Amino acid sequence: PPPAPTPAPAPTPPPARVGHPPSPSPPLLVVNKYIDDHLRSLIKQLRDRTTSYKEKVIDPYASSPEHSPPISRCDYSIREAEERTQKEEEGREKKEEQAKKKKDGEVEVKAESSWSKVILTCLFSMTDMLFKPLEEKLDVWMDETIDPFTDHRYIFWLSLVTLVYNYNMWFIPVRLAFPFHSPRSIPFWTFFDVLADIIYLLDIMAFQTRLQFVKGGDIIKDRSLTKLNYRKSARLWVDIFSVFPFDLLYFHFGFTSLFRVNRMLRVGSFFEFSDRLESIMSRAYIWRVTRTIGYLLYLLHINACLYYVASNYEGISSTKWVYDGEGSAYLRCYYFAVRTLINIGGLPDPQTVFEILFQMSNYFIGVFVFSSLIGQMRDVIGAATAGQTYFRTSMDNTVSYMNTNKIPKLVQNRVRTWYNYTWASQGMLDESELLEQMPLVMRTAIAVDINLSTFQKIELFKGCDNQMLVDMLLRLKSVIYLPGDFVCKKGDIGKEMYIIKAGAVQVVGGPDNKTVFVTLKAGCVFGEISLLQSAANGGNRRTANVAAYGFANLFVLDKKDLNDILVHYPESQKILARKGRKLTKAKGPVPAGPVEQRRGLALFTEKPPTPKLLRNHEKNAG
Ligand SMILES: Nc1nc2c(ncn2[C@@H]2O[C@@H]3COP(=O)(O)O[C@H]3[C@H]2O)c(=O)[nH]1
Repeated sequence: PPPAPTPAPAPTPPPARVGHPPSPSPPLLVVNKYIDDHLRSLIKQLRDRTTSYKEKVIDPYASSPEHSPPISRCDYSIREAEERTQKEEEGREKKEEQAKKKKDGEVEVKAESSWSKVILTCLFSMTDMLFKPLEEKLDVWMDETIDPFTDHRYIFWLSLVTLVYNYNMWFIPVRLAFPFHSPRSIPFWTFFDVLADIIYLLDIMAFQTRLQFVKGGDIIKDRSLTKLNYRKSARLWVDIFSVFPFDLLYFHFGFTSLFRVNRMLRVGSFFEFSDRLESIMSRAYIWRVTRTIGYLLYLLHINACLYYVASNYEGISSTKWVYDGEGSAYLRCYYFAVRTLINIGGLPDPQTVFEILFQMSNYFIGVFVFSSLIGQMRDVIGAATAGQTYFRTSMDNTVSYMNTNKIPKLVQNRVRTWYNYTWASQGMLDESELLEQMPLVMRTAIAVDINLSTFQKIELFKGCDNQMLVDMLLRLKSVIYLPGDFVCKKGDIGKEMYIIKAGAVQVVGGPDNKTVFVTLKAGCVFGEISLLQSAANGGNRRTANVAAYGFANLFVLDKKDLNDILVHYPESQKILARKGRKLTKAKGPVPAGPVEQRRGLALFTEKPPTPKLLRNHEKNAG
């Protein structure tokens, strides 16, 4: 490039004064486009390098900046072409993103062109305008958006909507079939109908538009988006149709519940309520059984209505088969439905072809529907008692195995006792089986919630890293020992340590192990001495016998697991090693004779230190 003249220094803009708008910057002075571009790219490179070094200071493992080879002229044009393509690509991506946003409803609906959408937009803006005052009032006492899965207020509201749905489901057919509309009853029906419609409407306007939803893993909590999501969903149309006031036709055709049949379409709310209730109930099967019984009663209800309509069609009391007009019409018809649909029989035989056809279809429907409902009921009850069935099967199999192998009765009885106690105390045989299915974060949350506070109180772990305790919690196994069972025996190799979850154990010794040295209760640790000592000088041997006193529920921590954990916590490892040494010194092997009985963790306290003066004196004398 030709030698460029030295550029005159660009005039510096006067500093912007406080309270005054900054003056416009002077136009850029370009002396040589090539040099200018080159300088810019240099500045960019330097900036990138600074950012990368900054990152490296924060995170020492960040990758080092790569050094690019010197750029030749040819490379430069290649680089230019590459940059252009990259820019084009970025532009295309931006456009695609915008299109996606539009599609997702993040861009105003007015941008969409089709006629139906324009009409919809107008409709929605009109409703927005109409109901704005109401919405503003609702905003005062309602959250901006609702989490449909955990918000108990929403579940309570759903129960109200379900009640209304059931009112419609049960009363619309019965009012249609039986002569339940009289001048006296009509005002009551009207009152309840209007009340039901108000609840449906409130649900559409105040609740459905506020429901949070998940999109691409994100929980969308923005009110305008939750509203838009509901407006775009198929549910909106069902909901709107279900409150459409066909009732206005009463004025022309008279008062009949036929014009309210559309209210029965809101079955979605019922199933949503059912799902939410199941997820918050501790015994969900109770609801499932109730729901199945409800289906059964409803089918009988519909059949009773149909029987009355058939009797009315043929003429009340016109034959032996039809309803005879005596007593409560609904009760008599329901009784007929129960006897025919459940195939009990014993009713007058149908006479006419119509009656025979009606009765035959009743029997057929009865067989299919009832067998499937009974099957459903069996499944629900089977699922609720699956744990118990598993326990029974396991115990039966074990007993038959022991019988085949001629195991002594005493042992057999102990095994049975273990099964029964384990089932009674924890409602399952192996808790860990259940927890294993969950992701680690959930298991940690449960373990921390159940046991962390107990662990933090244990003297041995005081001063240890909290995260180490959490790691330990995740590796614990729960074991139950029967009364008198030896948990560990003196001289055995110690491969596990124990934390008492419930019950008690005793450190025993003397002739026949009858002397009790100490009783350890829930929250105490034992078996840690041999675990924390090295095998070099035989320190890994149990220093005492420990037996279960009553039923003892213990947490077991494996030596291997403990060592795996301690690798990551050197400080805690040092603390535990120090405590282990102290404990060995303090306890050592249990003496043969009885000693004064000390309780719980009192054993773990150190003896008072030798006064400093005496220690110095001993040192000097030595
Ligand atoms: N030796 C001894 N062990 C005790 C005493 N009290 C409780 N223990 C526990 O009994 C356990 C037996 O196995 P370990 O030696 O591994 O660890 C021992 C201690 O945790 C005691 O007074 N002396």
